[in-house]
Amino acid sequence: MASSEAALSVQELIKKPVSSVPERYIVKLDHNHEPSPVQDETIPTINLKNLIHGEATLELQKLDSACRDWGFFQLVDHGISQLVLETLKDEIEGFFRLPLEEKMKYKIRAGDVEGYGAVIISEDQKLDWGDRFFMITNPLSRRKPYLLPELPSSLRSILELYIAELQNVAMTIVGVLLGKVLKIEKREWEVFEDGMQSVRMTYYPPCPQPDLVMGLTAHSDATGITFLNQVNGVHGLQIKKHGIWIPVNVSSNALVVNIGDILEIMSNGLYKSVEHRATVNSEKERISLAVFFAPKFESEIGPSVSPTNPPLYKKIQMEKYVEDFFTRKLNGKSYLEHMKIK
Ligand SMILES: O=C(O)CCC(=O)C(=O)O
Ligand SMILES: [Fe+2]
Repeated sequence: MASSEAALSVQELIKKPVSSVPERYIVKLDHNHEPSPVQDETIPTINLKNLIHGEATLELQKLDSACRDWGFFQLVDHGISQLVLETLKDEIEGFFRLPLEEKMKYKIRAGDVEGYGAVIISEDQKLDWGDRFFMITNPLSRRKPYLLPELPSSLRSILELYIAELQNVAMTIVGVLLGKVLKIEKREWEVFEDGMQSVRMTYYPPCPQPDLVMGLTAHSDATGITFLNQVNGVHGLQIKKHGIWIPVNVSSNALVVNIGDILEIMSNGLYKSVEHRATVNSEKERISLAVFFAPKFESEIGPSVSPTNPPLYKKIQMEKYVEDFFTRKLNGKSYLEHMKIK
C-alpha cells in the first residue's frame, strides 16, 4: 500500500496489530484530568413533538436557552423512525467494512474536500484518528457524480430518505428559533429551504493509546445547524464550555443538534456556535453521521439587526463563504473570528 493510501485509512492501519500509535497521529491534548464541577452537566433535551404540538411555549423557551447557553441540545421525539435509524446503521457499518479498494473509488481528489479519506494539506500535518467521507448533497447540481450517485444503492436510498426527513426537522427548528423566538422575517431565514446540505460519515477505530490522539480536531461547524447521529451508540463527542471539555452523553435514538457559525452570525451572536471534538477509546469502534444545513448558495448571510442591536458580524455571499471556508483547515473557531466586526 502506498504511504498516501495508508494515511487515508486508520481502519487499514490497525488491521496489523499496533501497540503504539504512529507519530503522525500523536497530538498534545488538554484532556481534563482534574475533576471539574461542570463535568457532570449535560446538554439540554428538547422534545420536537412538544415543540410543535404540546406545551409549545415551555419547549420553545427551553430551546432558546439551550441555544444561548450551550449551542447544543439532544433532540428526542424527532419523528425519524426506528426502522430508518436501524437501516442507516446497518448500511453505514457495511460501507466502512467494504475493502479499501472499494472505498478508494470515492477518495478525495486533488484540490478537493469531498469524498473518502483525509484532506492532506502538507506532509507534516497531524492526522485525526478517524476515516471520513464528506459530500455535498444539496443542491442536486452540486452533487459530485462519483460520490452519492455511485454509493451502494441500499446505502444511497436510506441516506436520501434520512436527509430528506432531517431537512424538514431542520426547517422546523430554524423557523422556531429565527421566526418565532427572534421574530426575524421569514424571507431572511427561508434561505435554508432547498439550501446547502452536506453529510459527513466518520469511522473512528479503537486506538491502543486513545489519550494521545484525536478522532476529530476541535472545531465549530461553519454551517447553520448540524444534526449528529451516533450511529452505533458509542460516545466520544466533547464540547467546550467555560474553557473545559465536557463529554456529551446522548440517549439512544436521540440526535445531537448544534448551532453552527452561520446561525451564530444570523442571530447576531445570541446563539452560540460552540467548539467540539471527537475523542476515541481503546475498545470500541465509533461511527457517526453528521448532516449539515446552511442557506442557499445564492443568498447573502449576515446578522439580523435593529437600531438597538447593531451588527457584530460582517455580511457575506454564501457562495464566497463556502469557497473561503473550504480553503482553510479545521481550526477552532478561526473563520468565525474573521467574520466579526472588530
Ligand atoms: O463524530 C462526532 O462526534 C463529531 C462529528 C463532527 O463534529 C463533525 O462532523 O463536524
Ligand atoms: Fe462538527
